[in-house]
Amino acid sequence: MRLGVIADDFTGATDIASFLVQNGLPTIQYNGVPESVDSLSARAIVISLKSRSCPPQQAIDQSLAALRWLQQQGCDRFYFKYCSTFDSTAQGNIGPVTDALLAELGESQTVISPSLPVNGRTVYQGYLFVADQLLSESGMRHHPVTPMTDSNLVRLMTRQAQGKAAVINASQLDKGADVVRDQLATLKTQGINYVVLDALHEQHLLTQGEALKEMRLVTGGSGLAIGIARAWSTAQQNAAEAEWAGRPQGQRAVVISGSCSQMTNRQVNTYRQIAPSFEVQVERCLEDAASYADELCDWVAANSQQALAPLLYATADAQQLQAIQQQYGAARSSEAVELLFAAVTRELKARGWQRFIVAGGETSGVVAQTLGVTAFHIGPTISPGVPWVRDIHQPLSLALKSGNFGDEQFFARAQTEFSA
Ligand SMILES: Nc1ncnc2c1ncn2[C@@H]1O[C@H](COP(=O)(O)OP(=O)(O)OP(=O)(O)O)[C@@H](O)[C@H]1O
Ligand SMILES: O=C(O)[C@@H](O)C(=O)CO
Repeated sequence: MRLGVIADDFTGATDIASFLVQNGLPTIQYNGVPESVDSLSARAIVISLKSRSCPPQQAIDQSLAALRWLQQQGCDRFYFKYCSTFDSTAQGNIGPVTDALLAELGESQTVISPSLPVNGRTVYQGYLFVADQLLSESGMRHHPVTPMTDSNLVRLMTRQAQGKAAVINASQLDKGADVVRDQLATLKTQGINYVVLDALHEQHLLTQGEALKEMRLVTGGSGLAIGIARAWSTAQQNAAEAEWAGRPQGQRAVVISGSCSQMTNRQVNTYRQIAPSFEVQVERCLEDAASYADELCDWVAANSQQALAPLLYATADAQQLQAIQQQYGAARSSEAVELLFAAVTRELKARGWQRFIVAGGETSGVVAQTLGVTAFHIGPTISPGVPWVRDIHQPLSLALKSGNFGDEQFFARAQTEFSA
């Protein structure tokens, strides 16, 4: 069996790839649907898309293209990876993409499993929690693009998809994989298309993996990948070997932060105390992006002689972000920031920068796309779900962090604990 993963953003893709490798499945990741093939020995192939917040039809088209390519590579089981905080709107894209993938595979049922307990995401009675808060009471309610104001996964899913949803709860999961399999079969006869799975801890994910070994399409965050990989792999020793190819290399490093999540705000504040930092002004991104990007690169060059790499950040807290969005518009300001970071990345690469530490899923997508990174090895894990990765074709290493991932020291640890 070969697993094909379709991930709706870049950091989400490295997140799941990291868990697959750590749990024994050699994995290769591609940025977008590739034209060439070099994945022959991998047991899992991850394709990262940028389909989380684009128009639903675009997300469907991209996801189906990825599915068909993965089928051509011999994949026979599929995993639609979205955010552990279910980032989406009433229009999608989780629902429409899930429906399209099910239809293409000729299947009528899948699971919804965003839980990732190691990072504080759990599902109980079908409600998604972030640490000790309901999703809708967590910082995710202020997300710049996909604010999450409901926590009930049955409601969230049925609002954006065509079919029916139900829950298999934690007490059923406690009874083991056979009971879960039976429940799935019963729910199928009742016409239930999306089965929300509770998971409070890793054992629940292992039970899910065992129960879902044969399911053609599963959907979820990266936690379920722990269960699937363990259920599939026969030996753990592959993990250390697989990580070696992705260890960091390269001479010059920069930290780029475009995430406004609570955790990234904390990480930026911590790092600013110990390393050179520069706050990106949205107004300048809108006014004169090209000359502003040159200025920022000059600043990075002038501040690269220290032990820790310089930080460029657009990261703002909820209040600042609201003010910026009111002044310039949400879409306009976030696009301006992304274009600025693309210009900075292009210029730094030209000037010889080879190590990029990036915060934010969209921001990571922009940086990786600008660098022309299309395929890479998954390296050692910096924090759960965040590995160093190394381009297969160019001497470039990246650490791509989802908004809410990592601890407060993440930016420094990525450098000090993994010397190039
Ligand atoms: N100061 C700012 N003003 C307006 N928009 C901003 C600002 N800083 C960042 N942004 C935009 O907010 C968006 C943040 O999305 P991104 O995916 O990078 O981070 P995230 O949502 O926290 O991460 P993840 O998707 O991994 O959870 C980007 O489009 C970015 O350009
Ligand atoms: O699942 C998560 O939380 C992350 O992999 C992610 O997708 C954030 O962009």
